[in-house]
Amino acid sequence: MDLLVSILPALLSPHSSSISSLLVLLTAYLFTKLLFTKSAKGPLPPGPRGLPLLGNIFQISKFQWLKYTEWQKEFGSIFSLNFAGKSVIVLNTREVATELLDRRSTTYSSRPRFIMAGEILAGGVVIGFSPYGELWRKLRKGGHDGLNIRAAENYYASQEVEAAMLVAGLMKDPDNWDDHLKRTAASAVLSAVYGWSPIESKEDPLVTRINEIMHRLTRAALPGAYMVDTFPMMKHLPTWMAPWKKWGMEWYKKDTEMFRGFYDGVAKALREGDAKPSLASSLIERQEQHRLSNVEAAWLAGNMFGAGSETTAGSLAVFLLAMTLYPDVMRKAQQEIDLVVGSGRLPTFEDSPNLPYVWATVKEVLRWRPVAPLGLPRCTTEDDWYKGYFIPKGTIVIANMWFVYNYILRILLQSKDPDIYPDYEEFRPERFLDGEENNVIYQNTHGQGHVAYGFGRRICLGMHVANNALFIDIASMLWAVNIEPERGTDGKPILPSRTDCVDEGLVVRPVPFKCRISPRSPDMANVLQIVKDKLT
Ligand code: HEM
Repeated sequence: MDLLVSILPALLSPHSSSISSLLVLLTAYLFTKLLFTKSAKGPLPPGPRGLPLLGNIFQISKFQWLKYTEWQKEFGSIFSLNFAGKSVIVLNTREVATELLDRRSTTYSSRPRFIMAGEILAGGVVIGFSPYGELWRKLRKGGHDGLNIRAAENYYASQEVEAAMLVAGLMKDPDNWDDHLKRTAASAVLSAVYGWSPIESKEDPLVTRINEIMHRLTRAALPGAYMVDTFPMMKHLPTWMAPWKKWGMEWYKKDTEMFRGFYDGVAKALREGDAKPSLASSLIERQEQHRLSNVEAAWLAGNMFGAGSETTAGSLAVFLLAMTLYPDVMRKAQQEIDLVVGSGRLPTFEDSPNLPYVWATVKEVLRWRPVAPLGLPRCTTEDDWYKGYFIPKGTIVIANMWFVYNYILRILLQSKDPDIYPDYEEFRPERFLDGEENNVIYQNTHGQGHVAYGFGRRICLGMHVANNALFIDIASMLWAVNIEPERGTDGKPILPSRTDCVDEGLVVRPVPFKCRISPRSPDMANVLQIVKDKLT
C-alpha cells in the first residue's frame, strides 16, 4: 500500500505541478474532454465547479480526504470531480461503496494504469497496481494461499516473538518508541513472507533496500512525474530516445534479481528441510498450480513488504496515540489482560478468544484513524449507471473511508442506540462489543466492523496477518507498559493532538508526538526475564 495513499493524493495533487506537466495536462484535457463529450450517456454525479480546462485539481487540499468529507456535506453520497479532463468519482457512504465496490465488483475492481511505476519499473507484476484480469487473478490466488485466515495462523509463533522483542525494546528505550514499532512491523512482515528470523534494526540494509524500491514506485506513480503516464504512446519509444525508460528497465532488472534471490533462498531452505512456513514457501509449493512464473511469484512475495510494513507500524502509532488520550480504555484492556494472562507470562494467541476487549481495541484503532483513508484507487472497466447518474468506463473511483467508516457506525449505531450516535469521533472499543462482551459484527464490513481494509474483490490481501500482528503487539504492550502523556514542568499532562496527521506517501499516521512509556510492574528485571524466556 504500498502505494495506498500516495497514488491518489498524487494523482490529484496540485503541489507537484510544473509548467511542463501543466502543458501535458492541458493537452491531455483536450483529448479526454473530446472523448468524454462524445461518450457521455447521462449526467455525471454532481460535484464542485472547477476551473476551465483544469477542473478541480487546485481545489484539493493536502489532506484530500478531509476536503472530500466537506464536499460530501454539499453533494451527498457520491460526487464527481474533474482532474484536467479525467473523470473521478468519490464514494462517501456505506450504501454507495457497498453497491459499487462490492456488488458491482466486476466493473469496479480494476486500478488506473500506472505506466512508469507499474509497467516499466515493476514489469507489470505489482498486484496492487494490476488491472483486473488474468494476471491479477493468478497473483491474488497465490497470495491468498499464503495469507488467508488459516494460513495466517502459521505466523503466530514468529508474531509472538516479535511482540516480545517490541516489549523489550520499549522498556529499555521508551523514547524511541516509533523506531521499535517500525522495526517490529517490518520484521514481522518479512518473517511471514520469507520465514526469516527477526531483524534487529529498522535500519537493516535489506529493509532499507526494499523500502527504496517501494518509495521509487510510489514516487513514479505521482502525476506529472513521468510524461509517459499522460502519453502512453511514449512507452514504445526506443531507449536511446527515452533515458527514463532505460533507467526504469535497469531498476526493474536489479529489483527482480533481488526478489528472485530472496525467493530462491526460500526454495533452497525448503529443499534442505529448513524452511519456516511463509508466503514464499507456499508459493513455491504451489507455483505450478497457480501458473505463476518465477518472476511473478518473486515480485508477489517482494511486494508484500511495501503493502504491510508501514501500514502496520502506522496503526500501532495510532494505538499509542489513543492510549495517551484515553487512559480509561487502557486500564480496562489491562484489567482484561491481567485476569486472563496474569503477570507471569506474556499474552499468546491462545488467549485470543478470551480477550474480546483487546480485539475491540484493535478494530477501534483501524476505524478511528485509518492509515489508508482513501485506500487504493479503482478504475471502472465498463460504463455504468447509478441512481440515474452516468459513470463512464475508465473513471477513477475513490472510496473516502475517512467518512465511510464513521458513517457506517453512525447509521448502524443510530438504529440500535441513538445515545451512542454522536460519539463516533471518540476512541471507544465498546462499540464493537455487545453487553455480554461478544463481538458485534456490522453488516457489509467483510466481518471486520470497519472498512479500513477496503472493499470487494480487492480488499486487503494481508488483513488477517495484519489483524494478528496488531492483536499480539497491542496485547503485549498493554501487558508490559503504561502509556501516558508527557508532563510539563508544572506536572500537568501535555496531550498530543487528536487529529494532526502526516501523509508519508505510503501511509497517513499521527504527527510525531511524545508519550511516557513505563513498565507496569515495579519488578522490571522479572518482566525482562519473562520476555527473554520467550525469545530463547
Ligand atoms: C494495518 C495494516 C493494513 C491496512 C490498514 C491495509 C489496508 C489496505 C487497503 C485499504 C487496501 C486497498 C483495498 C481496496 O482497493 O479496496 C489494501 C490492499 C492490499 N494490501 Fe493491505 N493493509 C494492511 C496490511 C497489509 C499486509 C500486512 C499485507 C501483506 C502481508 C497487505 C497486502 C495488501 C495487498 C497485496 C493489497 C493489494 C490487493 C489487490 O490489489 O488485489 N496489507 N490494503
